[in-house]
Amino acid sequence: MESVLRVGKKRYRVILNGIHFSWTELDKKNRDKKTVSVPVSELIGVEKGRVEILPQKKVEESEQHFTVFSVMRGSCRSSPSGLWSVGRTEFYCSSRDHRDHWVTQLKTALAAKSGMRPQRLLVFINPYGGKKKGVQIYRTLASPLLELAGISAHVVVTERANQARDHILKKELTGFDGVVCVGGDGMFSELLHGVIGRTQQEAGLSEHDPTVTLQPCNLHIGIIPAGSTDCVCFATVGVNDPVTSTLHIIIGDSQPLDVCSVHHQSTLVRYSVSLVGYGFYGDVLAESEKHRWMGPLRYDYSGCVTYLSNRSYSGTVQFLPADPQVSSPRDNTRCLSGCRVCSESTERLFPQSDASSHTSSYSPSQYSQDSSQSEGDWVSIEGRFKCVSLTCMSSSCPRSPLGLSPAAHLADGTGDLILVRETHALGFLKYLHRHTNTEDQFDLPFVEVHRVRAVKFSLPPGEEDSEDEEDEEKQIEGWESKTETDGSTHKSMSQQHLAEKRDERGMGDDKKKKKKSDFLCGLCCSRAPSVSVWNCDGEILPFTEILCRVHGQLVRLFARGIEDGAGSRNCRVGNRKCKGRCVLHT
Ligand SMILES: Nc1ncnc2c1ncn2[C@@H]1O[C@H](COP(=O)(O)OP(=O)(O)OP(=O)(O)O)[C@@H](O)[C@H]1O
Repeated sequence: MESVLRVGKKRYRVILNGIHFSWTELDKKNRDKKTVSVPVSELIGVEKGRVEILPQKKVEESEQHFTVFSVMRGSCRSSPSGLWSVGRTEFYCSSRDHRDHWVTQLKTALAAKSGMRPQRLLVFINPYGGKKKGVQIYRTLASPLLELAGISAHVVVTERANQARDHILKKELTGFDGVVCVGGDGMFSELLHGVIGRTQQEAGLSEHDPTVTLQPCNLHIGIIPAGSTDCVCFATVGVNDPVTSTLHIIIGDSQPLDVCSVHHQSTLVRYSVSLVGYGFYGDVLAESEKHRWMGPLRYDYSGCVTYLSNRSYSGTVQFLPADPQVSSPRDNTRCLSGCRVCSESTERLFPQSDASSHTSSYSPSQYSQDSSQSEGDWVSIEGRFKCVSLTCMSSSCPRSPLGLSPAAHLADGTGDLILVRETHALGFLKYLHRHTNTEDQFDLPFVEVHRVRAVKFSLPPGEEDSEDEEDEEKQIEGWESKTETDGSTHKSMSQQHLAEKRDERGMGDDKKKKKKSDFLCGLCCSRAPSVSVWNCDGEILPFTEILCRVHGQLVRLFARGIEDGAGSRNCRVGNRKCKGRCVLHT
């Protein structure tokens, strides 16, 4: 369809074809001037009249006007490039009929995209996340856009922790195309556990068995950032902005994501998408938990205290290397939107399915992951480490724009294992500081990085069950109270396992009276602890000896990865803390 319409006082040649909607300014001699072209896949909606949606809906009736809303990159020149806003253009037609014809044609073009977009969403809002503005963010920024795009949403404002996870695990979800959280990384983790757990239940698979190939999840997850830590959103979208995230949801973007399952003995402890870290990152989180009253500043404080304590820990790290022919953590690539390594991994991970549909826009379907890959040989490294980190993504965040492992991929079925061996405090400071600039943090003699499919960590013989049992019990109790559901009527398999473990040790009723120093004793303590804790996406794990396995493309987010130029330009904006993942300022 093609017509000459007016936008403001200027005349434009407006063209709609199956792929683009474009308008070209015409001069007095009908010669083309500037063109604006929007892919139909990035149109949000069309309304009759002169309509505004944000910051508030305003409708001015007009028989000859229609208003088109579309994705616009950046809201002004200085905007970071991953930031999307709502582009709004009012077109003026020669008659009402002409206007109605355009509106019908645009709506038809949009309807043709409906198979690629979600129609119905289940939205969970944490009213206490971040600055407690989740409800307001959803109502003022996200909801009007969903409504404009004709997406219906069932909204649950949570009343307790784990409500979203339990809802997804137990309630009827027929008809929903995706689940969305309005909150931070903790809320995302609830959705992640709910969606993965539900999918495995329905597939009749045990999540506890680390050798089982888990069923990839069809239900997409959306994150509207409203937490104090929104690292998963930042690492998958490039900015933490509720409007940008809502637009990715509306247009049905689909980003597969690797997930790491963390096991202790034969029990699943947690899933992680960003960091499983022992030593420094575990200590920072454990220390920060003691100072919650400080608010977000606690991460800076705890980072300094932990750094000054200059601890290192003994252990044995074993890992299954990934195929070095495919990619390497030091190949200087970056996993950006449309990443070639990730798309090729889709074909490797899901050889029987239509790989192209798996990498493009939202499209629910069934996949079975290739389990024929032989396990290969485990590599073992013993020593004393400042930190042992496993990350399934670059884990970039505003404070560390390139992240823990800049060349890590979101969806290649691998994780990067970073080993920082015992070193002097200044050496470690250099390592940490390099996360905040573009210097290579792996180019240091005490640092090594491996691309892996699985990792095991064990303590030196004799240290596993030594005198730290009481501390471990404390952590287990804390963890149980955090993960309990429905007022403790339902206990997860993991918790049952823990109870058995305590009973074996006789720690149930008969608590040990032995007086001990705190697990993290701080600067004043004369005896450094011999074990650290694991920081798993900002939660402390109650076990030291763990096995981690990376599950390629286990979940899908309404995102498209970082668009070229996004993320790295964002280093001075926004979020000031990353739960012990990045603790130093430039
Ligand atoms: N209504 C609720 N009451 C209490 N806790 C809740 C509620 N809803 C969700 N939660 C829990 O709050 C935790 C933190 O939420 P979220 O990640 O949204 O915010 P945050 O400000 O980034 O959190 P954090 O304190 O971890 O930095 C989550 O682990 C979630 O399980």
